[in-house]
Amino acid sequence: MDDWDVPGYTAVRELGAGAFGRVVLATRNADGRRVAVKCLTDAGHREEFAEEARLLEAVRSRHVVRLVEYIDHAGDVGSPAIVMELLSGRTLKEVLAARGALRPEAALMLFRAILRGLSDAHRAGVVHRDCKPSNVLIGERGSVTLVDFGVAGRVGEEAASIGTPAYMPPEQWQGMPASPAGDLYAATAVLFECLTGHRPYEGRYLMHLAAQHLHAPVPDEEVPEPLRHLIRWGLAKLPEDRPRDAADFLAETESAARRAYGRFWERKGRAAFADAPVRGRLRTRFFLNGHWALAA
Ligand SMILES: Nc1ncnc2c1ncn2[C@@H]1O[C@H](COP(=O)(O)OP(=O)(O)OP(=O)(O)O)[C@@H](O)[C@H]1O
Repeated sequence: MDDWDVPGYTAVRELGAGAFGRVVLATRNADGRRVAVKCLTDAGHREEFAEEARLLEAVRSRHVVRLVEYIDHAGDVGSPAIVMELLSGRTLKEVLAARGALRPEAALMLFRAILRGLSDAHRAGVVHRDCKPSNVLIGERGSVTLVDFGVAGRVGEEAASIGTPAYMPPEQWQGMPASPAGDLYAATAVLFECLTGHRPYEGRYLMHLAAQHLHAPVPDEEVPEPLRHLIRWGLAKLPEDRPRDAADFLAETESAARRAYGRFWERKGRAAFADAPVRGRLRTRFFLNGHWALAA
């Protein structure tokens, strides 16, 4: 990689690129540890980038990517870099593109993990503000991890009206302060997409999409009947009509899953989505053409 200049790390290959940076798989020269390094490519966003690292550091969760270190001045160019634990697997966006809608138990497993990650972030006073399938990484062993705190903020902080339009809650469109309820809305939009294979609102133009998020009825009839109340609750237009917090939502999600799919819903979800000890026997898994499969 020609323009690589992060001291102490050697670039291997690019993992992804975003609006203001790119993420590179690298090895730490001291011990060969493989990490993901997010480099800032737009020097104008230096302060936001440093804040992203601070917010990431504040959150401790098995469902949120861990910060390894923040490098303030990388090499001659002096651009900063966020060094993170390396996650393997695929983004939920890639999984949905390859498989379409997931079976409900698998969608609920994912949703539960996302809510756990958000709950841990909220407890640390951090709101993600960009929960979407491309920011959810699914590991080879079925781990679920939230990445990209690029537009995250502190609870109650004044926040610009930025994020990803297809998942943005009404109050984020209106530039209201960052709140945990906004993350619950975005996470519910992700659950909706996992259950149906498409987003809750599909407006072609930004203004049309904004109007749908602000005023259109929640399309709950498109999901299985026993889960409709979760969609209505999470996608409520007013933050105060949504679950009180992620923990509340988690509790109702688990009981809805049990009522609808039985005591062993998790087992069915895991078997559909990743490897799982099925009927007491451990099976090996493999990932082929975007599908998880179990080897006998
Ligand atoms: N810790 C990680 N381990 C492995 N891959 C990662 C990691 N973090 C990010 N990625 C990959 O890099 C991509 C971009 O990461 P991220 O969303 O943080 O960057 P970004 O520049 O903010 O992108 P965007 O503007 O699209 O949101 C992710 O979708 C994912 O595929």
